[in-house]
Amino acid sequence: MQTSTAGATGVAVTARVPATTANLGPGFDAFGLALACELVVRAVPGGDGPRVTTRGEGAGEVTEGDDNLVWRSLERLCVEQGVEPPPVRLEVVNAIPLERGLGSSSAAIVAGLVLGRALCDVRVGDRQLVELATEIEGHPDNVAPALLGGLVACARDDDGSLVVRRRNPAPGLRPVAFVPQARQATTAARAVLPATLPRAQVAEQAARAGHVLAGLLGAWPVAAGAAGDRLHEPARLEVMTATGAVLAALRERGLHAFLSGAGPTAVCLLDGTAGVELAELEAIGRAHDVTVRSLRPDLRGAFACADGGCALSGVQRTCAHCPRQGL
Ligand SMILES: Nc1ncnc2c1ncn2[C@@H]1O[C@H](COP(=O)(O)OP(=O)(O)O)[C@@H](O)[C@H]1O
Ligand SMILES: N[C@@H](CCOP(=O)(O)O)C(=O)O
Repeated sequence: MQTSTAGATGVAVTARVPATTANLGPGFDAFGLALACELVVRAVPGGDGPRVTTRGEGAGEVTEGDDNLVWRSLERLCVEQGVEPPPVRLEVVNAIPLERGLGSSSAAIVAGLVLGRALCDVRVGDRQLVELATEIEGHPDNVAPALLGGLVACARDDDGSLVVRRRNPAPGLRPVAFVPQARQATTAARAVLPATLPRAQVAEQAARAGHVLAGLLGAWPVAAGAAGDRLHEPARLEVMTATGAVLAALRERGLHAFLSGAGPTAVCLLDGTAGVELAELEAIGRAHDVTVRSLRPDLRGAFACADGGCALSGVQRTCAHCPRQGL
């Protein structure tokens, strides 16, 4: 087995990965948007102490050993590439709240993968990383925007391979998240989903998905009344009643609002046409006892830069440590 270069050269590498909001209404397991709220992981060569230390969200909660999700994902890339895992410790600073539907697990997975790619100096393109991250996470719609930034739509080709398309969302699109204290693990929120749907609902869902995706790309304004989901929200909101009330209030105001990922966070996307002020949204948040976070889309995606790498690395994506492949 080839030995990784990172520990040998003693270079620290820092990965930055955005949060995500997945589904975006009727795009279950298909659409996702990266959000400017980061998980930062610094891989430091050698040293004693725990494999992973975490500050911020998840501190004192996520594991510090080799079973930590960031480390497991890094190791998984090494196994796939036939290289030894690098002798590093991981220092995590996390701003993404766990189990709220804002992609904390996808960010952890993507951080491990981009760190592995940089530390082991292996040639793995983004397409392969999205496939691998999807295998670990179980669905592509949050790992793909976490890696690529922007607005991402994913589908399966007839041959089973992933088709991933990424664009910047319409200029001025502004996500506002309504984050409850209550948590909901994604695995549990997937367990309540219906196994089948009536044909009329499937047809409606497909029509709405097309409407919403084109709208978010700037082709036309999204009509809030034609942007709701028929596949996952009805079942999930039965167990997340507080989020259901937030969504109802936002939709009553004419906004495109949805369950973010598996919930329980609700997100609305402002496109400048609704004439709504943040103060009004904050009032809705206060009325329902949830924290309102006005966010921006992240357009950069994940990157991993070695200390002393070129000044542009991770910004222009010209650095050998963050190779990009056309998708
Ligand atoms: N920074 C992190 N480090 C290690 N594990 C993490 C981290 N972030 C998330 N996780 C793992 O992922 C789980 C949350 O994933 P999930 O239930 O899919 O919710 P989310 O919607 O936040 O992704 C956490 O309980 C934890 O096990
Ligand atoms: N399509 C998935 C998205 C889960 O995203 P997360 O951020 O909640 O992990 C689903 O709806 O289950």
